[in-house]
Amino acid sequence: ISYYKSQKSECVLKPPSPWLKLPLIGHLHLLHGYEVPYQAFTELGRKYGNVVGLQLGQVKCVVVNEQKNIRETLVTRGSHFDYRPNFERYRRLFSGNKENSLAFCDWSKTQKIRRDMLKAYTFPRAFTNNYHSLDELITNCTQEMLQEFGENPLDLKPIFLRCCARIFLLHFCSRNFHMEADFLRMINNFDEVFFEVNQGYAADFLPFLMPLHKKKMQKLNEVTSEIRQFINDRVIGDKFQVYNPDLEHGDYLESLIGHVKKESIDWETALFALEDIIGGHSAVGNFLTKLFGYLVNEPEVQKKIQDEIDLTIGKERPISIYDRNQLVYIEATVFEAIRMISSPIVPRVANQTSSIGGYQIEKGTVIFLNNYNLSMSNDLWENPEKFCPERFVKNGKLYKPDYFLPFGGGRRSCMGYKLVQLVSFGILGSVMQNFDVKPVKNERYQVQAGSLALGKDSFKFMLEQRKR
Ligand code: HEM
Repeated sequence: ISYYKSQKSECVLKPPSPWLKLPLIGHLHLLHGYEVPYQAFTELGRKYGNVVGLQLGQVKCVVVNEQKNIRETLVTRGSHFDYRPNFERYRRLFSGNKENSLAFCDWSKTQKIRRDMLKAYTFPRAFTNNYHSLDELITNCTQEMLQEFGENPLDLKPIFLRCCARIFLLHFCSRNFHMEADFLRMINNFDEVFFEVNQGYAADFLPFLMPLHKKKMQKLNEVTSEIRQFINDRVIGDKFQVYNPDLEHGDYLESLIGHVKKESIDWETALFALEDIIGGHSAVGNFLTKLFGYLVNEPEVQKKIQDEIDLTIGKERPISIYDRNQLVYIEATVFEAIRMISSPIVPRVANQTSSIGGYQIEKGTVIFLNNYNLSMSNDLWENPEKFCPERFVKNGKLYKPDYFLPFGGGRRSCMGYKLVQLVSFGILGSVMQNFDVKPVKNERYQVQAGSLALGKDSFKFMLEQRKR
């Protein structure tokens, strides 16, 4: 394993290790055998230091550990590391061009326009029209969702996905769906894509293995075509034709159409930008299902959430996102589930030769940022394996330590983090206000960390109505 020292110092090379005799796969085998793949990065950091160079198949990579180095990569030198890996899989998912994707594209003028355009909708400020309407539709969709809860064990994942999809389609496109067959199919299709992009494949580093995934890629092709058809027919409809440039943009879809008409982006780019954001509902739905997978084993946490709600809001009126300041423990529970899941930061790529922690990083190197360690290290958290929302509360206020970076940072940071917080708050708060979450007999609630995505068959829960 080689270490790259900064330009000033000489290159320091460690003695070659036996695995260097495996030229084809390089160090890929080092990442196997861990419950969470990123645990391998922690182990490498422990053995070789905080910036470790690896050859993964055909790809030159660097693993970055520790907050100081991760911040340097994301923020201080963020403009040197704002590209994303160019994996065959990403290209195939986005019509042969990964630049169509909001999350997997390299930094560009178009990406800046796309991000700027999104801000008003993904980071709505309190007391603006966008925030008011989001508040209303989170409350309404969530209350309608609660009507579906009955006496029998419930598979919450499809219910959460549907609730989130309704919220996203109403918020971004002003389109209201309920139980229409093509809407339900769209949700499943997005969930399949979400699962896929959250997997790591050896074929990403060894492209000659891609033929092994031929069937899966064909299926994904069908799935993404169906999504496109739904978006064109049922979401956009005649909105492009009837768009009036003299009126203020109502929703994100209108804003995209406005940009296409002004020719600041093309129509294909706009369509992908729309699909990527609507697809964000899968992230929130999967996340909430995992959160409940923790909560079901934590009756004391449930009780604390309910006590906080009973004391401040009561049981008569529904919870609103304007209540967040008073319901700090709900926010802390959302943070705690995000911490425990520890999903990875999307890898970055160096767009120029630069350095991290004093080590030289060559242009084109793929950078893995080990935020798993930031979320789960014994040095940073007391009893990190325990689900304990209290760690995010200080003096009665929500407290977020600097080393908690689940949404990355800098110019490529997550565009959806506010929505994750707002929608999760609304759904978790409303369920807890009205129900206790209990385990189903013989169901095992083992939440897999290291990824937000859950398989199709997830957990069933009992929802017991709270007494009024
Ligand atoms: C719990 C749920 C989520 C988590 C943990 C999460 C986390 C992340 C992380 C770590 C990144 C990479 C940041 C970086 O490179 O610095 C990212 C990027 C991104 N996220 Fe999220 N995310 C979540 C949900 C969402 C949702 C709901 C949306 C959409 C509404 C969204 C939209 C995006 C976009 C567009 C990017 C790419 C930004 C860019 O590359 O410029 N995310 N997310």
